[in-house]
Amino acid sequence: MPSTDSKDQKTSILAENYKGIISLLGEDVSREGLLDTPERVAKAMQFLTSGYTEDPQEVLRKALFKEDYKQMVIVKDIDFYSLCEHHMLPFWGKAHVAYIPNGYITGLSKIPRIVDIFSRRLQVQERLTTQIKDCLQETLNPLGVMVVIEAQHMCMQMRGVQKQNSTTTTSDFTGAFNQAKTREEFINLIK
Ligand SMILES: Nc1nc2c(ncn2[C@@H]2O[C@H](COP(=O)(O)OP(=O)(O)OP(=O)(O)O)[C@@H](O)[C@H]2O)c(=O)[nH]1
Ligand SMILES: [Zn+2]
Repeated sequence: MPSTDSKDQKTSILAENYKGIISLLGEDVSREGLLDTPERVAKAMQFLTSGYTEDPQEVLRKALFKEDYKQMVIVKDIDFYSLCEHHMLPFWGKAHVAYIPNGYITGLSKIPRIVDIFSRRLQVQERLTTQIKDCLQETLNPLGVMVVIEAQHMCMQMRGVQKQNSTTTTSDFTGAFNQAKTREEFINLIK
């Protein structure tokens, strides 16, 4: 099938490139332990960037339910793994997402699903935060959305500044969350 062919082709081109990279890094790519490594890395990296081929709005739209609930809905402690666009090293942590419905709710599992889609791209934490917020706002048209992300960046731990214990927190919001009291309610509930 053409789609399989092109996926296999992409994997083999990526693997060929990784072979060159591993060799340039000083390794013997013909030693036994490394024989399949270029292909494994090719597949792993395609998984870690699989968010480019998925449409997060479509995921939300598939599970929109008319409902009159007007209070805050919070899905907290959503684990995510992403890659920083500067070093292509992992950053990971937890996303907390809240929205206040305006006639429609979405399937709860769809919120972690859109976090995964935006995470599996080359990212900066700030943009990841804003993209999740925008996606919910544009698709659900709720009274407000707020997203808080707490993360650790491998590029600040394994290399560079080498700070093992620092975490970065980002947040973004719309609508009702412009009110400090609404933000406080959310922050208190995710503590
Ligand atoms: N704002 C932001 N910066 C990030 C994120 N991930 C990595 N960075 C930063 O991207 C910056 C890139 O800075 P450069 O000076 O070009 O790169 P560098 O020489 O490798 O910098 P150091 O990491 O300080 O060694 C670094 O300060 C990283 O900490 C992120 O999600 N958001
Ligand atoms: Zn980085």
